[in-house]
Parts: sequence; structure tokens; C-alpha cells
Amino acid sequence: MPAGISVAQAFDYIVVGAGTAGSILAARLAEDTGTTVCVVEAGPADRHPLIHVPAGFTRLLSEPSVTWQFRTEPSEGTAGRQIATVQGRVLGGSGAINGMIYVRGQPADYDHWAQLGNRGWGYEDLLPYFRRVERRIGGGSDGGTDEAVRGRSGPIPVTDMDWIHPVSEAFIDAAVKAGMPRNPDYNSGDQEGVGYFQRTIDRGLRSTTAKAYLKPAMRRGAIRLVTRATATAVTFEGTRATGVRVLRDGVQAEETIKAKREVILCAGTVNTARLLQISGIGPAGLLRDIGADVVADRPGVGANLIDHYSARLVMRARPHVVTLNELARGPRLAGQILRWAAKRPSILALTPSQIYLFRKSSPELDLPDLQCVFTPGSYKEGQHYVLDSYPGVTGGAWQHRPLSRGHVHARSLDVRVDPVIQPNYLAHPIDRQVMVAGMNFVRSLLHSPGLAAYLEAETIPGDKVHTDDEMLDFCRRNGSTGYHLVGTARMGSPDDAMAVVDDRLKVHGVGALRVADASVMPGIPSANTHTATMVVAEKASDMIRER
Ligand SMILES: Cc1cc2nc3c(=O)[nH]c(=O)nc-3n(C[C@H](O)[C@H](O)[C@H](O)COP(=O)(O)OP(=O)(O)OC[C@H]3O[C@@H](n4cnc5c(N)ncnc54)[C@H](O)[C@@H]3O)c2cc1C
Repeated sequence: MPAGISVAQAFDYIVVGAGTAGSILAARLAEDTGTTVCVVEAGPADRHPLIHVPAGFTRLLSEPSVTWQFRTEPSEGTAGRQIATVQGRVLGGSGAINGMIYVRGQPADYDHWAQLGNRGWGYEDLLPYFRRVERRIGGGSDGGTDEAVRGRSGPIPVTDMDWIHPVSEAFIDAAVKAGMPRNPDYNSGDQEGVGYFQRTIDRGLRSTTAKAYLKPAMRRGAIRLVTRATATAVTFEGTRATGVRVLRDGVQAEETIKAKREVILCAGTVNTARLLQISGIGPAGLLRDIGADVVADRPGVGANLIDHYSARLVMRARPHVVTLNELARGPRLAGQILRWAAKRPSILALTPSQIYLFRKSSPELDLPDLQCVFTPGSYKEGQHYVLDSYPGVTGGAWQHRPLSRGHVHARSLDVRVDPVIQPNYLAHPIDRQVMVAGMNFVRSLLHSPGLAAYLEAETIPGDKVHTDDEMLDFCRRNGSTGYHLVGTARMGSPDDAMAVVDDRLKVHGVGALRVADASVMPGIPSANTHTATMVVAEKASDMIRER
């Protein structure tokens, strides 16, 4: 780690944020001989051991040394509650603390982006990038992998679930009996069905873009990574971005790093919007309120915030059933640790949910609009990821493509003051309807005859909830973030007043500034958002390198 940042040296590119997207982008840009890249990351290096052990996920969420401990604003959709919407603040970003579930989404998601006028962002355009990211391991000829669609040699390992519980199999059987197809590969372009999630876990360890892209690129040189350094503003000459001001941990004075070609923001959906606003790019009224000099009046900066809102049901399992709740304690846990150390299937290398179900909430629909999940473990009511003291299982649901839209607004020019984050969950009536349909379906599966040998009673929501209105009320009081925030710097054409970047990810109204992270997505994919973010970064790198 350098003792100071040389303000004298200018880099070709400055990448703000060494998260999911920033780590890919910096690595790709540095592939061109002679190109210099400086990466500024607010968080520390990824030395925390729980980053690398998949089961560490639950603990990391409350670990302020590697996270932004953001909270949403109260809203009607959350019955006035605030929700902790933690984001990664460490090398690897949210990808270093996420659930490691690997979902591409539906071709129609990306075709919709293209239909909005974003040239080159349709599914067929993006397929080479989906393939370039991944190293699909397993799923050979009889495992349903279409070699023309999947990638076998990319940096990010994608593996199949290797830890199978009998109650998980019973849940899948129940879904099949209810008419769901068992899908051999939901990442093939045809998502509908039920089965086990694919994961970004390899030989028991989490993969991140920092480990898979950035670190190997740094060993080749040409990248200067500065951790524990928060970008406080983009600097401009007129409307051309010239660099970033940064504040390093424990240092009072800001320093300026200069970019000869471009500044690229990869700070994530919340921080990118806030950084644009405090740098003077955003709705003029908001900029004036926080005291920012207006560089470009772009009303869309911070608008269009989208997230998946999820809720869960819990069933108490019969006393003889050994669920994750029991395996994660005492001598059984010791056994699991030994298995993990020996690289055998273990609960230490699990994703938070193991089973997916992609489903249409109504038969008239063309495509699934719901993601439902199942895991043979359960958490205490009102507490995030604290296991129950009795055997239990959890089912959950969220709507793939919510229509509710929220916003991120800086409260202050000081990056240490958290911004307003208002996702407006369940504000749209269709979102409420689809949420309830998803919960009702999962509930029906949990109570199906095939599961009766394993499960004895519903504990959450339990017998207080019968009607759709009661289920909606339950979701409002108990639902939570999917941690899939996107959209606050959305892509769109110059004549779209609410667009923030164009389809080459250049920020409208200014020069030498791009955004390349989850914030540019105009709509939320029908997926957990890590894969789509990696694809945005891969495509951005080709556009910047004019390839
Ligand atoms: C808890 C959690 C669980 C999730 N689970 C899954 C999952 O299982 N599967 C899935 O597909 N998706 C999942 N996601 C979503 C997925 O991880 C994100 O969509 C994706 O990582 C976003 O990537 P990004 O590059 O936009 O932002 P990030 O990866 O968050 O990177 C942004 C980086 O920029 C840094 N930064 C921010 N502001 C500044 C600043 N001013 N100066 C310097 N650096 C800055 C941050 O510290 C961070 O490292 C999850 C997310 C979370 C938070």
C-alpha cells in the first residue's frame, strides 16, 4: 500500500470502487500495454476470513469494517419500518459479502433494455459477455448445459449445489407435483422451473471479481489500487471530468488524483448516485439544497431506484429432522468444519438459499415474474440470519420485476453522511398482488402432503394470516431487501430527460466521465444482480477500449 497518493502522477483511468464491476473494469483496462489505471476503494483489503468462507455471509452483514451500514427510509410498504440495506465496502464490494447465488436472468430482461433505445444491450449482444465471465464447472452433457450458451473458461467459477438435504428434495418433488418443470439449467435462457441454485463458490471458497480479475491483473502491473480511500467528489474543468478528490482513512486533508482519459464510477447503486450528486451532477434543486455547484442538471440521477422486496415463511420441522439449525451448533458443527477443510460438501460452503423456483404468478403471463426460494434451515422471527433453536425450514418469495420506483438523495456534501435511500417497496398495486401470489404458492408447497413427513407446523406467519389482505399486511411488516439495488444512473438516450448515461455508459451533459456498475441498469433483471453487474463491466471495458 503506498504511503500517499502521488498527486503529481496522472493515470489514464481512475476507477472509483473496487467492487464487483470496478474490479473487472480495472483488470480489463490494464490489459492494454502502457495503460495506467488507479482504483480507489473506500474499504479495506479483503483479509477478513469470513469473506472467503461462504457461511460467513450472515456475519458479514453486521460487520461495519467491510460494509456500508445503509438503512432505507420508512414507507407504507414496509409498515413504517426502516430496513438495513447493507452494501459491501471492501475489496470485491458487495460481491465479497453477497449470497453467491448465480442467476443470469431472462433474455427478455436485456431485450427490454435494448428496446428502450440502448443499442448493443439486447440478450444476443450480451451473450458473449455472459459466457466470458463464467467458468461453468460441471453440468456436463447429461447435466443440461448448452455449450453454445454457457462459458467454460472465464474467471468466475460457477458450480452446482453439492449439499443435498432430503427435505430439499421433498420440496422440489412438491413443486413438480404442482406442475413446475425441473429445469436442468435455468441459466440457459429458459428460466422457468425448479431446482438447485448455481453458485460462485469453488472448492469451498467464495469467488469474487477482486480475486478472479483484479488481483491477477495487479500482479501483471499497471494498476495502482488505493484502499481505505473514499472518493469525495469528481473534479471538473468546465464540464470535463479531470480526476477525483479522495479522503484516506485517518488523514484530514483531501488529495486529488488526476485522470488523463476518463473517470469511471463503479461505486454501486447507492454510492454512485450520491457521488454524482455531491460532484454537481443531478437534479438542480437537490444539488442546491446540499450546497453543490451545478455542473449538469440531470434530474434522473438518484431516481429509478429498484430492489427486490422479499418475505419468508417458516415451518417447524419434526423433531427427528436435522436441519441447518442443528448442524450449525456443537459437535455437528465441528464435523461440518472438518468436512469443509477436507473440501467435502459442507454447510460452510452453502448459499443462503439452495432451491429456486422461477414461476408465473398467473398462467396468462409469458414469462416467470416470481422468484421463490427454499432452505432447510430457519431464522428467528424479526431477526436477520439468527438460526432458530428448533429444527425448521424457510421458504420465501419476491417479484422479479417490480414496478415500484424509489430514489437515492444525498443529504450532505460530506460522503460520511448516509444518503436518503427510499425504494418505495410495494408502492405499485401489481407489486403487491405478485408478492402475495408468490407467498401463497410457497405456503401451499410447504403444506403439501409430500412434506408432511418432515414438517409439523407453520411458525411464520402462522395461523394469524389467512386472507390475501392479511398476507400483504404480513409482507409489509416483515419483508426485507433482496440487496439487489439497481437503476439510479440509468442508461437511456440523450433526449430522455431522466437518463443519466448513454448506451456507451457516458454520463450525459459532461465529458470524460462514465458509470459502469449496477446503477446503469434501466430495469432490474429477473435475477439476483451480481451476474448482470459483471456483464455490464465486461461490456463497458470493451466499449472504453474501443473493441
Ligand atoms: C448482502 C448482499 C447479498 C447479495 N446476494 C446476491 C446473490 O446471492 N447473488 C447475486 O447475484 N447478487 C447478490 N447481491 C447483489 C450483488 O452482489 C450486487 O448487485 C453487485 O455486487 C453490485 O456490484 P457493483 O459493482 O454495482 O457495486 P459493489 O460491488 O457494491 O461495489 C462498489 C464498491 O465501491 C466502493 N465505493 C463506494 N463508494 C465509494 C467512494 N466514494 N469511494 C471509493 N470507493 C467507493 C464500495 O466500497 C464497493 O467496494 C447481493 C448483494 C448484497 C449486498
